[in-house]
Amino acid sequence: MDPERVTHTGPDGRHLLGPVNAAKTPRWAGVGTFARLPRTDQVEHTDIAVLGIPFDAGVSYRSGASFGPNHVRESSRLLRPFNPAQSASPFAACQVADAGDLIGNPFDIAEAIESIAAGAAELMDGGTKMVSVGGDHTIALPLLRAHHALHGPVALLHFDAHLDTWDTYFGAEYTHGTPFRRAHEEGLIDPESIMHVGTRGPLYGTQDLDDDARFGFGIVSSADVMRRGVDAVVSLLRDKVGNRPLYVSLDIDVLDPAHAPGTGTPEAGGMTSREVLEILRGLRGLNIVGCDVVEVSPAYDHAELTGIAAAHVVYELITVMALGPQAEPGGPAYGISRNLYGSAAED
Ligand SMILES: N=C(N)NCCCC(=O)O
Ligand SMILES: [Zn+2]
Ligand SMILES: [Zn+2]
Repeated sequence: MDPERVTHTGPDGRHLLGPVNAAKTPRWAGVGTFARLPRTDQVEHTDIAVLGIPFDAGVSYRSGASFGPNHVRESSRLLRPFNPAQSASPFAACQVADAGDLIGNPFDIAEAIESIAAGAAELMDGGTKMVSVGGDHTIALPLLRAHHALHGPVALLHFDAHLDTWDTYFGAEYTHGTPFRRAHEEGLIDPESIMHVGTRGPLYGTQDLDDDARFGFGIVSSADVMRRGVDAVVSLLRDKVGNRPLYVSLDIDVLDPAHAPGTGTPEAGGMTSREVLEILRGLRGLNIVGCDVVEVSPAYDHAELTGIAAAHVVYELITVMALGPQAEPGGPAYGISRNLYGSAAED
């Protein structure tokens, strides 16, 4: 049976189908979609799709990120439709829907990459933007290929404990530790506007950093975020990206394992979920053309900590995309002075 949904007339007069009404159907009921939104096949046109990509054959340590998309869906049942940090109702601004899962052959990484790129291209063909939920970080490469085909070389903000610009593992080129080196080699990303955020942890050697810098990446480490603060980091990232088409790739291990234990290659000393969410809010008004949130591995999660963090990350990304590049920067996300719920002092 189809439960009662929140509905809206969108800014352009279109009828928009929202989430299941939580005041009428309890949150735990019904088959899960992201934020209890409709499926793409229940709406006429989807502006922003949440797409699961349950593929984890590219991992170098713990596996299980194939179970990520449905875990994030389950952990998103409590999300509410109004985002006070941005004073925005993303599901009333445009049609957001769950596109289900895109499958990659778990026994053939090269074939999986091809089919993920093709599936993403097909979904975007009708003008839909995507927030993909992985899956391991291997999937960023085919997603970048699909976005490059539409936009040319994109700016990239890569939130991750890891550089993921390594070359090969066991001779394999396509793994979760190598997508951004391949993306650089293929000319998918704009070397003038690519940044890692939240980087930390041991490397194999100094060559890792030399290679990474040669590809054009800047680094804001997790310690930089702690020392310089969220607002300084946001303004640095905004300067770097400008008005270029921007792809955001967020590995949930950018969060400290205390905030996101359910992941495959955890590293101590990470960012808090508050820091990450605030930085994402600070991207308001940038031209985000696509995003992924990857590496949620539920077998290592506890009490849905990681799933909930990922669900909120997806929600903030959807909000910034729904507000679009015409949104005024410096909205409520900008710090304490114009704070949540519009209550704080001017000074
Ligand atoms: N993309 C993620 N999550 N991890 C990459 C780790 C690569 C390594 O094993 O050194
Ligand atoms: Zn990582
Ligand atoms: Zn990664």
